[in-house]
Amino acid sequence: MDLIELDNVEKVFDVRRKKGLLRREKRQVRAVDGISFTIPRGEVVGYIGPNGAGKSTTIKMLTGILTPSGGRLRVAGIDPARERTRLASRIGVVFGQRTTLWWDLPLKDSYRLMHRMYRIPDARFAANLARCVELLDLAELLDVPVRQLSLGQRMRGDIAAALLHDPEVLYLDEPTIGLDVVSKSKVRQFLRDLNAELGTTVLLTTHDLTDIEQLCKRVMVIDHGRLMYDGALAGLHEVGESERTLVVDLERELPPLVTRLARVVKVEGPRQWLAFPASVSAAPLVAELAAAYPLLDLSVREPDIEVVIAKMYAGGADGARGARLT
Ligand SMILES: Nc1ncnc2c1ncn2[C@@H]1O[C@H](COP(=O)(O)OP(=O)(O)OP(=O)(O)O)[C@@H](O)[C@H]1O
Repeated sequence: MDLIELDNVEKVFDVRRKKGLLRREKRQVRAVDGISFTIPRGEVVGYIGPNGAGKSTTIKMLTGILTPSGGRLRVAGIDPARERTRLASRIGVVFGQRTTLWWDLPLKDSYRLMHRMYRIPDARFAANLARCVELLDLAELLDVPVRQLSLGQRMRGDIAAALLHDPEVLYLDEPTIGLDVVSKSKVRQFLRDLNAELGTTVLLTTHDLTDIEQLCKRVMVIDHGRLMYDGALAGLHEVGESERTLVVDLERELPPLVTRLARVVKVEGPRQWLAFPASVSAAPLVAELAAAYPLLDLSVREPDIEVVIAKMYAGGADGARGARLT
């Protein structure tokens, strides 16, 4: 059964803007504009899009913080806006830019409060806390007040807090924002293990595409409140009309190589970079070059996902052509 179901969900905000000294202009912002998707139990899905695309608004509707203006939305069969308290025991939420921990209390006191708030059975709480402390490296931090934690430490503390009550689904809004490389990698490893061992469903919003590449097989792209792509991460390359790069090392410096199968995009001494469509095989190109030029070595580079996504955002709705949409 699908754990998360959205059918034509909309969220419209009424905004008032000052216009002149006394006049205020009323305007409507369609933050989410008719989105439909389903997420089965156990999946890790990336939810990406440019600033203001509607990602946080979607997550807030999925937690029940915001009520949709239209459409149908269910999480574990529950209507989040109507039964927010009942849903709270089934979901975990981490907002990277805010903490759910008590600022002045040591980390462990925040966890004790959650133990009581969520009425978590004692044995369950102890087991979950022990697991998070071990896997997220929290032992040294439990007695430290939250305000004294670094961003990376606090984020790990927040992720543990979201998991103490065994949620079926975890929403992560920018969980690696501002973290250093080591902390990012710890958080990603933890999420991978969580999904593999406990089957927790994860919906992940991020601007860091490495998060997506390392965690998600499926990705959804939203722009201007609309779903532009929903499918395999690999499929994005086709939608983005992206290119692979053949890097060739020649025996000596030569003018840009001539072939109809690719175009030379960079020359540096005896090394040349040739771009060709990601959807075609490199074999004929390699064969042609090997027959015509003195090659020493070669390698093929996959398209850079950052470039693919940037193209897609820039293309607006047109960028969605060919995308698999649910
Ligand atoms: N409470 C609100 N009142 C009015 N407009 C809002 C409100 N919350 C969000 N918006 C608007 O809705 C749109 C979508 O915002 P949202 O925060 O969902 O985007 P986002 O994809 O999460 O962006 P970011 O990547 O910058 O966090 C934006 O135009 C934003 O200004």
